[in-house]
Amino acid sequence: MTILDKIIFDKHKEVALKKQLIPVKQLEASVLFSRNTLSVTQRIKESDTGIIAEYKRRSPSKDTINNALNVYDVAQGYEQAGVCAMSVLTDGKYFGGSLDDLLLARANCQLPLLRKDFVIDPYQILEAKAYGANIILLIAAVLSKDDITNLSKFAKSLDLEVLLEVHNLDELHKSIMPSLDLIGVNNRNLKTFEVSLNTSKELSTEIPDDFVKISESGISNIEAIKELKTYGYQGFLIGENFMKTNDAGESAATFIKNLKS
Ligand SMILES: O=C(O)c1ccccc1NCC(=O)[C@H](O)[C@H](O)COP(=O)(O)O
Repeated sequence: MTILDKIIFDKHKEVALKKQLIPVKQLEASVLFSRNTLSVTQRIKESDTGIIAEYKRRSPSKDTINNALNVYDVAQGYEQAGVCAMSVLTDGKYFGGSLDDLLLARANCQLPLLRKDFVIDPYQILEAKAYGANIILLIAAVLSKDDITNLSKFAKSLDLEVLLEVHNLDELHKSIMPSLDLIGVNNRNLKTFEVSLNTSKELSTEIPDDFVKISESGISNIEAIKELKTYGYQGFLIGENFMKTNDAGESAATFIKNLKS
């Protein structure tokens, strides 16, 4: 069993339990459910840097990255730094995150927010909306084509954008459909944790131009971004590089300043 298999096994149990604890009607009645949406696609298209900065306490590949930074300071810091969007990991068991992190980020910044989790059920998309997200992640490695179709259409019906994540050509080919907004290539193999920016480079020509291209994971310097831009990438998801510092917002600000200069 890979770590990804374990995460998905646990996620099914978690979602079943949560459905019993918080009914759909309660999610739909939340104040944030009817708010206006913010578009990550638009922000990235208008931006010359395209940074999506992540709040990530720990991960299966790195264990603890940083438990000392609170999410509202980081949200404000990222916004001041000029990132396009913020990604908030909401998985508890493997990443130390929660939906409350999403809620606190929503309360403390005007950035579009990505609910970063392992979405396998429409219920999690309702949660994403109720807790302040503007965009959800679907991971092709753990979903069938029918799952991707149904979950992405459901997200769009709630005015949420969809970032589809792939790691190889098979995942990409089975997933391309009009109900997606952005396609992210994860440079980290989620089964082995091996990281290589070549994954983004190799898949770049296979992603149709209708989608905004995002390169995810393992990005730690501006040279990598400058190179990935030449492969057509407009967005860059960065977590650990900012979160491992004492001040993630300041780290993102310096990074963006250097990228612009
Ligand atoms: O980061 C992990 O170890 C991981 C393990 C299993 C599934 C997902 C995982 N990460 C999620 C991500 O995609 C990253 O948090 C995100 O792309 C940022 O990556 P990085 O900049 O390398 O922190």
